Amino acid sequence: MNRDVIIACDFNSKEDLYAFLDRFTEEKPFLKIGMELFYAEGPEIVREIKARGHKIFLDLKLHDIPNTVKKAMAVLSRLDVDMCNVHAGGTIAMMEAGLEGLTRPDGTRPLLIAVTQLTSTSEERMQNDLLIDKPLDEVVMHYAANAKIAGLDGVVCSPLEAGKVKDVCGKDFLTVTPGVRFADGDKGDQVRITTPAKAREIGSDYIVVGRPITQADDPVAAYRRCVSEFLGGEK
Ligand SMILES: O=C(O)c1cc(=O)[nH]c(=O)n1[C@@H]1O[C@H](COP(=O)(O)O)[C@@H](O)[C@H]1O
Repeated sequence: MNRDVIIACDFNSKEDLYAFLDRFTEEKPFLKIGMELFYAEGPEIVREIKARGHKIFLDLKLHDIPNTVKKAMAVLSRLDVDMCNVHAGGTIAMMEAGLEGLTRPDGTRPLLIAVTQLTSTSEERMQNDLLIDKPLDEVVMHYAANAKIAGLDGVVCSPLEAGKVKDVCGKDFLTVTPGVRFADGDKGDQVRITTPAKAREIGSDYIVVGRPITQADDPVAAYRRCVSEFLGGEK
């Protein structure tokens, strides 16, 4: 298992993306391509970034009927990405269908993980808006257990929940955790957050960090700060 920092490349054009990436002359960070960039530039952007030698988490958070998710995943499996995701809220059957679609004829596939509850969701909003009348932690653990039953490799959750997910699903079940902020940073729309150092302590495998790096005056320095807090001497 390789712990790492994944940069969320939430840009709306490839010009902005490349202006950002060109600053990294020494490192080849693991990158997350999400809806904004994918919808703006299409699958070609994934091929281009892969050709530059980056690992890619393609974050499209599929959530639909099982057949549609399966077919969409089959198309995404043609892209050489390292990780993809679905919403666990789509049910075990949907996650199983996604996994089936993602698996290539030769048996290989990217990692598949499931979003539990978004890190921007508070317990209060989950209970009042979504009418899920349970403690948020319990919902995250239940969704993680469902993802494991469906055969997925792990979940997206808050770093605050990573240790408990490991207790429930086993230490090899991946925890990919956005909702990361420096101690002196701005929370933005995130709710269930902690620092890279604390994420390391709790046991996240991957932290996903966007604005604290992409909006920093010196993004490379911010990335290095994340890496050093999260990985210590590991990288
Ligand atoms: O699946 C995700 O990546 C994701 C799940 C989640 O629960 N919360 C969450 O913030 N994300 C993504 O992680 C990134 C976090 O970005 P920042 O808040 O800018 O650090 C964004 O690209 C989100 O789309």
